Amino acid sequence: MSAGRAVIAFGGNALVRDDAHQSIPDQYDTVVDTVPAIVDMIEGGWNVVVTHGNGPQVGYILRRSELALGEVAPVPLDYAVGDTQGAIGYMFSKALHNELSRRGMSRPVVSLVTQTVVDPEDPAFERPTKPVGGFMDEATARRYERELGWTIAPDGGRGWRRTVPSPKPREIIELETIRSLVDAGSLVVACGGGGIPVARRPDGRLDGVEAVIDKDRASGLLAAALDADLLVIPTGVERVAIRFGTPEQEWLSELTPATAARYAAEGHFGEGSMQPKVEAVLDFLRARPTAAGLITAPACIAAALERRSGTWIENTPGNGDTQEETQR
Ligand SMILES: Nc1ncnc2c1ncn2[C@@H]1O[C@H](COP(=O)(O)OP(=O)(O)O)[C@@H](O)[C@H]1O
Ligand SMILES: NC(=O)OP(=O)(O)O
Repeated sequence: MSAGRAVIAFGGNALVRDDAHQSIPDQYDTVVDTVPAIVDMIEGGWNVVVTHGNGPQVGYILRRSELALGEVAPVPLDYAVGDTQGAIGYMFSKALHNELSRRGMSRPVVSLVTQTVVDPEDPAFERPTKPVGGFMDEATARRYERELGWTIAPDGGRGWRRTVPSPKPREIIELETIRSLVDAGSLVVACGGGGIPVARRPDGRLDGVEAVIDKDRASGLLAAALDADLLVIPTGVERVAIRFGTPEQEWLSELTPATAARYAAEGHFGEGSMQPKVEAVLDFLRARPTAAGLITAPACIAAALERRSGTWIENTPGNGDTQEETQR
């Protein structure tokens, strides 16, 4: 597709290669490996806005805070989200600055602390579904549930994780600031971890809310509000599959929103992993029917933009080619 405005939403899990690479320098190395794909898009004429997840990182902060209890005061969850925006935003700011300089390009890069409005009555507060922190075996997860009062759940066949409430994002407080920075030519990193959850009081004041917003949903909201042409969701797989993880697994190259919605309703996409990505793209396309959504691995973005990789979801698959296509 021809270049336009794109929101690229990197997953928090994508920054943690595996349990042996949880450290901050290891996460930074992953960001360094990731940013060439962003700068390639900028060189290709795209006007890019970057967002990122924080699921593993916000869970690590909560755990550090728990372990230090009695010695230092605990970190409330909304502040932990703010901490991840700072640390991951710093990783992207530094890595993007260095990659732009390496290519002889110059552009202001800004990572913006972003607040996202949620409804304090959102039913999500009754049922914590957002996986945070690292992966555990079931016995360890059950022990933390018993001893520390954690809520826990299996996460996509990859083990068990702690869960926290994840209300729907309603409004991005810093939207107009993001828009003006982007219009002025800055490369903006925003809505980290979906944004720091806040509730609006009747008098308009904001209160922090202890939750973690799904960054895919927040990125879809941002992409629609910025009139983006493309929402890219880089993650751990090159393509979305139906019957994922079974011998009948089928990788998808292109599908319409109607087909994607049908597969979602049939339960093909992992709850808390692939399902929110597909739903975020569908929400975005409802607001921007002529736009497109792309789900792929960070290393495959360039090939995907040439239609050689990734899963595209759009109303006119293949930019006019109405064939739906799957690959085994
Ligand atoms: N139907 C599916 N097709 C492809 N991957 C799926 C599917 N269902 C679940 N997944 C899993 O979801 C993962 C992406 O979710 P997750 O790791 O939570 O995202 P993030 O990169 O945003 O942290 C993939 O790497 C894959 O393991
Ligand atoms: N906040 C959020 O959705 O983070 P992940 O992408 O890391 O799950």
